[in-house]
Amino acid sequence: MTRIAVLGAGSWGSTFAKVLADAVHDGPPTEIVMWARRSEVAEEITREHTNSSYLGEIPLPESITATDDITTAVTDAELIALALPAQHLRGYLAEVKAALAPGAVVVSLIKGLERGTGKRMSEVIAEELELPEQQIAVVSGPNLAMEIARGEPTASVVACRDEAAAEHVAALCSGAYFRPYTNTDVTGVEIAGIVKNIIALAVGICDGQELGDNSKASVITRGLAEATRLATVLGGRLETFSGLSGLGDLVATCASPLSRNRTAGRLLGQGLSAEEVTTELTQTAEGMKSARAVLELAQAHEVEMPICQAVVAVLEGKLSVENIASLLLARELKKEVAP
Ligand SMILES: NC(=O)C1=CN([C@@H]2O[C@H](COP(=O)(O)OP(=O)(O)OC[C@H]3O[C@@H](n4cnc5c(N)ncnc54)[C@H](O)[C@@H]3O)[C@@H](O)[C@H]2O)C=CC1
Ligand SMILES: O=C(CO)COP(=O)(O)O
Repeated sequence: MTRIAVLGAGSWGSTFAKVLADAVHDGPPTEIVMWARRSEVAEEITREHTNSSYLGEIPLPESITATDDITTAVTDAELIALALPAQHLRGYLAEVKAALAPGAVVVSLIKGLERGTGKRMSEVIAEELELPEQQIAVVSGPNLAMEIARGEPTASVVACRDEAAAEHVAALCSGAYFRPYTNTDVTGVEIAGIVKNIIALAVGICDGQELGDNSKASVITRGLAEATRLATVLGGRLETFSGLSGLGDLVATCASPLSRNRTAGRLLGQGLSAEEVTTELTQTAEGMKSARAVLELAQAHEVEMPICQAVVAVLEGKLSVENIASLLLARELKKEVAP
């Protein structure tokens, strides 16, 4: 029996646990143990096979159980998938480290950048767990949790610097409605997932301002250029951005009413403050917290990210949403593609 731990029983952790349980592979059957912060959520998953706070009535496979104890979840697991909010991940990793089996692979499902350090989650994991790069992977792509939980087909990317490890993780999550591709560009895949949340905030602001599809397509396309510029300066690959974790996720998130980041942006665009939006949302909208960290990382590397900069100014109450479009349009004219 292969034992897999999923830490975080929110919408993506619960859905990815279902993906793992429904995966079709030649290896031994899989036992999935989730860690939930709240004991009542753990009990509901184990006894009722649902997680009604996040996934409504959608049934979870019986091979999934849950606990509110991290050590119990992680002990003997050969794969540990992390689906916690980015700003809180580091605080849980000492407990993970103490229970981690030798050789276990740790997979980040998280699309956020740590404030204060500017670190990607794979870097936070490497630092705290002291793992080599072949034991750290990332899953990212056009993966709106609710659609996948309903069994609607999607593709995704498993990124690991070690191709064989990426293939191993991909085999464990591949199934009838989830098709993972592998990539060794961990930096590019992570930056794509982080920045698309901020671009989705900007697209949501357009929605809130009742701007049309030309405006949103312009933001999406120039947003992709911003994400690509940052990633390539950090060592990521250009081609990743025309792939599933780049363009694919950006399109899915910016187009979908299911996206929490786009929803948060719409509320900002309607005039709510960042604090009011946070109170209104019950789930994680990573872009709200990561935007400032992304801007600081970009500035440290002299990368221009005007859309991200404008979103940060809105979030920090320094720019009114009515002025965001005129600010972006008044910038100095440029070549579309950098020489
Ligand atoms: N929901 C989605 O469609 C997708 C989400 N992701 C990413 O997965 C990560 C997790 O997101 P979701 O599961 O959607 O979020 P969520 O808000 O639905 O769930 C977050 C989970 O983390 C738990 N948690 C543990 N410690 C916490 C703390 N200190 N503060 C707040 N919550 C804490 C919550 O109890 C909850 O179970 C994010 O980085 C997100 O960008 C990635 C792909 C798809
Ligand atoms: O990452 C996601 C889809 O790939 C989910 O987006 P939101 O976090 O905006 O809901």
